[in-house]
Amino acid sequence: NEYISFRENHGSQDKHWTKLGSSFKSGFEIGFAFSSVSILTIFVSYCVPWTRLNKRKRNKVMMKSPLMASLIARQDNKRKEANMQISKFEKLIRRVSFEAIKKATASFDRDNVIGVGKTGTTYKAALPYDCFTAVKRLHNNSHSENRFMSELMMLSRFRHINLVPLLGICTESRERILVYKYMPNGNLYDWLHNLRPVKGETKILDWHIRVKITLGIARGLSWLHSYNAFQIAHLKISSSCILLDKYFEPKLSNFGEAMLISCTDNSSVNSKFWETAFVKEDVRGFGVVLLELITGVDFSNMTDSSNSILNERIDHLLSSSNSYSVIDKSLIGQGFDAEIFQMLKVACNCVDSIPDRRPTMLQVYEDIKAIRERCEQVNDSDMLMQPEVLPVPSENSTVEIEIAES
Ligand SMILES: Nc1ncnc2c1ncn2[C@@H]1O[C@H](COP(=O)(O)OP(=O)(O)OP(=O)(O)O)[C@@H](O)[C@H]1O
Repeated sequence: NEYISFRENHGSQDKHWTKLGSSFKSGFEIGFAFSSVSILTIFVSYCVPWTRLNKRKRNKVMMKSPLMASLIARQDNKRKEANMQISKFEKLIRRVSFEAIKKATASFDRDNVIGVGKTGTTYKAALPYDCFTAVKRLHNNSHSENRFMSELMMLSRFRHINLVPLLGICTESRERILVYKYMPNGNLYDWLHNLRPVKGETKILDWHIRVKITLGIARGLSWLHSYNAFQIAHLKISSSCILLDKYFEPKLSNFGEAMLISCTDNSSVNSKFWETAFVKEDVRGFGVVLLELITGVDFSNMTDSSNSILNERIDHLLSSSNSYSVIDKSLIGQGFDAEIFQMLKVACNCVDSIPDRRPTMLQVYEDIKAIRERCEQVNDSDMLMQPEVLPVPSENSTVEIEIAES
């Protein structure tokens, strides 16, 4: 009995100790968690600002280090050199104040963005001296600086109906801004690939407009290639760098990679090399745009460094047994099929894989004009024979899809 009562006493004591142990354990856990959170809070509120401050101090020391100082000095020198270069064009181009541009774009408001490129962002702006302008604010890096200088060199000196007019520049502080005339019909790429809905519906460019655009690009390029004292190669011809004014007159833009040679200076570049490597590259670019205008195919994602994917796609397209299957469906059966096939032939010559076999832009321009005149004559005589046929609008006529400049 004594043994039993001893066991019972001990059993209740054991239970008591176990209970005490577990409540101590949970109390310890809560206490530990609470103190950890407090320590962490203290660390964040006190130590992080200190580390930031130290980092700032370190940066200040770095700024004062000779290496950093020489880098800054070199950058400043480069900027001074660039500013000296820019001042050479002072007489040719108007300077616009940063304040005026800021006001015209509502402080570079997102709603005014009309294009975002690798070198900067383009905004629509209403500057006082021109109805509307497009201002390209470039990023602050060497690539953008090169683009700025190239656009300035080309577009301040050379003016032509088929080049986008550069109206002004802004170089205040570290800003590099180009001010162009605003082109209300945007770029050709968006028109050809239905990215320009007008009042909710997409509009298609008819054949007359496409011919007008083709002629304008050919005129602009042949002018650049055979300008008297200089020759310019654009080197980036594509449908996205062709802007359209309110009458769909095409304007070449994006001269960031253009090259210029002086024809009076014989030693500058070997003329044969210049012709093959640069000028004929523009002819090829024009050929691709013409193919895009005729077929409606988007070739922009097919360009690799060697152009091999694009070449393959073009070869495949042109080897099609059914020629009609190649043509943009919206153009077939409108009475221009013969003209479209003649234009297709011109495009094929321009994209010849051997640069020397490609025609010059002047030849292309003459060919397109001749095709146009021949077809207009045929259409005119058709009209005399069949008075019920609607007259063909002339090349300069404005069309219904013209959009107000606002
Ligand atoms: N003068 C202009 N008028 C109307 N729209 C313009 C004008 N300039 C540019 N844009 C619009 O902005 C777009 C972008 O133009 P941008 O010159 O920045 O070409 P990008 O090739 O995108 O430039 P990046 O060389 O920086 O990549 C154009 O495709 C066009 O839609």
